[in-house]
Amino acid sequence: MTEPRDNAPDSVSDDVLPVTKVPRRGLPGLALVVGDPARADAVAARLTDARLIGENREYRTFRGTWRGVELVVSSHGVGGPGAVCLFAELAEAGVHTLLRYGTTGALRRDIQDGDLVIAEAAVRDDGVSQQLVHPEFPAFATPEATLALAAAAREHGARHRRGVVWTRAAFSPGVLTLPVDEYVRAGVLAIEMEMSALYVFAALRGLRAGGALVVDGYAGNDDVDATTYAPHRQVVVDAVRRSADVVLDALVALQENGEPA
Ligand SMILES: O=P(O)(O)O[C@H]1O[C@H](CO)[C@@H](O)[C@H]1O
Ligand SMILES: O=c1cc[nH]c(=O)[nH]1
Repeated sequence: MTEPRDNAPDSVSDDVLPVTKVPRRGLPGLALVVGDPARADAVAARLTDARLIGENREYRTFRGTWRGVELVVSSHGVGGPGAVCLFAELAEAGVHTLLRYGTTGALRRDIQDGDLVIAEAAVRDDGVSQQLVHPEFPAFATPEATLALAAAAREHGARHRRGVVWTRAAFSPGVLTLPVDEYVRAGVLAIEMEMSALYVFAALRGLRAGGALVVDGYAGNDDVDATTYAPHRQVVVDAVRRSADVVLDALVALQENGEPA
């Protein structure tokens, strides 16, 4: 006979959630989420009284204050499935509004390196949301979040576009032909890896969500340019540093809307 496993929580692990090690409850309602843990550090450094409140795997989470408003900054790593683990634990701990601040490859030549793409909606090729709800269900940003991001971008003089992005689970190409031309013809602006997972997750949980992405190169070629990916060029690094304030300001503006209806 198999012995029963002792999964009884001890007093320390019971206080934190298991994947991200964020406190189990009591987080502020607003969160800025990024892929790269180093970007979470850099955004947190802009806050007043930032403190690390959770660290595990690719997840680094801070709590601090921006323009007098308490918020959370977290990293979710690369890819939708892992990102949803963060979104779920943040929501469990009290977060109701999430803005993703990421990077993206432009699918159009008229979108320049360092520009911001504000994701109004996303193509659901994320590899995880199909396991949450039927694929016909749309992945859409909360309109107030999109408007707050666009207003903050205007205030900061940040060049930006609003539109649909393609969220895709595979970063590198395999043997399949990708529908790049079709999506470009359909008006999709850029490609990245987590937006649609956030939007579907948020819709299913009644959360608010939005996203602004810094363009790190052109990715409109057949293999969505995994081979020429170069996100560490100065033009991208400078834009990522500059535009963090856009997203922080948008998040704080959303606080005035209260909790999601
Ligand atoms: O810069 P981040 O936020 O990680 O976003 C993009 O960069 C990573 C690599 O492509 C993916 O996570 C993608 O979505
Ligand atoms: O998925 C991604 C993210 C950033 N830049 C790209 O080219 N692709």
